[in-house]
Amino acid sequence: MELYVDTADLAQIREAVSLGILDGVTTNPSIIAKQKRPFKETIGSIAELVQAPGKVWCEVIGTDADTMVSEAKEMQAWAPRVVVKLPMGAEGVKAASRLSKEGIETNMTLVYSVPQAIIAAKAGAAYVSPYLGRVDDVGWSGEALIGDIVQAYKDLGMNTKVIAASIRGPRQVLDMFRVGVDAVTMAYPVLEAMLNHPMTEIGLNRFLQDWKEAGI
Ligand SMILES: O=P(O)(O)OC[C@H]1O[C@](O)(CO)[C@@H](O)[C@@H]1O
Repeated sequence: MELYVDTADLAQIREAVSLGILDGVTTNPSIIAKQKRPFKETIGSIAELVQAPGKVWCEVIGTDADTMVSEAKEMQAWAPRVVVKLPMGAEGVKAASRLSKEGIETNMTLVYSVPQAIIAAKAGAAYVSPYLGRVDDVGWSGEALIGDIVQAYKDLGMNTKVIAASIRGPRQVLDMFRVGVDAVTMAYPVLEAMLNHPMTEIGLNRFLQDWKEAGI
């Protein structure tokens, strides 16, 4: 089970990495844009914080396959263990096919259907990212979609890993493991919410209080 934090905020990444449970950091153009720093520099700073064998996910901006392939190769040189994210669609699929033949690991993102997930796997994508929260936002079931993708890969013997993206809360993380995803990525507050429970806090406070009162 792989667990990623979905942010380019260095303070959050530092904190998440210090837990020692992280498999890497995922980003997308919206997340990078929030940092208001050059793309390459931001990825370099993230990569410095992510310990081996952790991955750094970096999405192309180009809209045609040739540009995507050259961006992907450039990004690979920015830092070690960069996984290139490509948008679903004909151009992204062409780029994934070419890159996977050259042994470059890719993640097909913006996946919203089982047929798209099958095409991505056929193109040799190492991962697909279906968007749980955004599917739920428009009144469909993200959980059903992702469960169907996992099942289709099993039925067809496809090795592409499913990383559930756009996760909004800890409960959804559990739903995702129940349907059998390989990986989840979540914003830092969701990771924090997974760590905490009010009963843990109450219990710890009581232990400390009892210890203090005993005066031993
Ligand atoms: O719906 P949200 O919370 O913006 O999440 C979008 C998701 O898209 C991704 O780009 C998919 O990999 C992740 O970075 C993120 O989990």
